[in-house]
Amino acid sequence: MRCLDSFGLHTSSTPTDGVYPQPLRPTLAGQTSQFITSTPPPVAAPQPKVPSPVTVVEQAKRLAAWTAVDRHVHPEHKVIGIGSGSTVPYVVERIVAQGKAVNKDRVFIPTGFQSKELIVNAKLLLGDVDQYPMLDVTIDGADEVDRDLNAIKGGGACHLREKVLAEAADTFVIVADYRKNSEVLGTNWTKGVPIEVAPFAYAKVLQNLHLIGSPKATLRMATAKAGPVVSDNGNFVIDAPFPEDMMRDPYTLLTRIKMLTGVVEVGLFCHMAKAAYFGNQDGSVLIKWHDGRTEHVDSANSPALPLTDE
Ligand SMILES: O=C[C@H](O)[C@H](O)[C@H](O)COP(=O)(O)O
Repeated sequence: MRCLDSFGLHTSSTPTDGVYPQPLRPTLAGQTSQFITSTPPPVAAPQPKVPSPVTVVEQAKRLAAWTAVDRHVHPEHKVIGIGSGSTVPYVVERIVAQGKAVNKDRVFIPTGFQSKELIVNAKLLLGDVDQYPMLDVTIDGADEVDRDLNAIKGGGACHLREKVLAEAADTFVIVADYRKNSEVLGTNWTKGVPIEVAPFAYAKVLQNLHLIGSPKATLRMATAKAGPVVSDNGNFVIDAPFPEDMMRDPYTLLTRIKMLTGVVEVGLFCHMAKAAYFGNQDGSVLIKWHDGRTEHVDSANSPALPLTDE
C-alpha cells in the first residue's frame, strides 16, 4: 500500500497532555473514586504509526535510489558501478529486484570495501575496474550537490575509487536525500572537501592547504581507532573547508588542490554526473539533469515504498 502522504509531518509519538486518559489509581475496597463514579474520560483513537525522522530520511534515500535504478539500469547494461555510503544499499536492493535472469550475466564493480560486501551479500557477480575499465552506468551517493551537479564526495573516504568508476562509466548518476541538494557546495556539508593524500606527505599538503585558503584543514581522525582514518587504498584523508567564494567555483578549486604534490584525489566531482536524484520528505523525487533541466516525480508516480519503521 502506498502511504507516503504523511511523510515526516508528524514525527513525535510522545503522548501530549490530554490525548491519553489518566491512569486509574487503585482504590481501597468500598472507597469511591472520581474515576469510577464520573463519566470515564474520552479514550483517544489509536494513533497512526508515523515515521521517525530517521525513517523519513531513509525513505527519501530509497526513493531516490529506486527511481534512479528504474531509469538508468537497463537490461542491456552489463557492467555496473556500485558506489559507497548509506544510500547505495537501496540501489543494490532495486537492482536485485530486477530479477535473477537479468542479473546473471551482469558484473558489478565496487568503489570500496562496503560496496564489495553489498555486491557479494546480494549474490551478484563481483568484478574490478582493472578487468572492466568501461562501465555502462555507475550509481553513487554524495555528501552535497550544487546547482550545476558538482558534488562533494568522500565523507566515507571512498572518493578515489568512486571518481575512477564515475569517470569510467558511460553514465554517472547521483542518488541522495533532500538534505544534499544545495545551490553552492559547502552550504550543508561544512566539514570541508575530502582530500586523499599519500600518508608521508600529509603534513606538507596540510601546510599547502592552509596557504591556499583553508586554514582549518585537518587530518581526519578515526573514531574507533587511535590515529588517522586510513582509506581502502592505504592513504590518509584531509578535510579542508574553503570559503564560499572559492566553493562557488569548484572546478578551479579542484585543479588547484589536485596540483599539490602528495594529493591522490580530491572529493570534488565536477562536470561528471548526468543526473542527480533527490528523494524528498513528501515522497516525491527531484531530478536535476546535467543540462540544467529539472524534473519532479510526485509521490503518486514514485516507486511504491512500504512506510515502516526500519
Ligand atoms: O566516501 C563516501 C562517499 O562519497 C559517499 O557516497 C558519500 O559520503 C555519501 O554517502 P551517504 O549516501 O551515506 O550520504
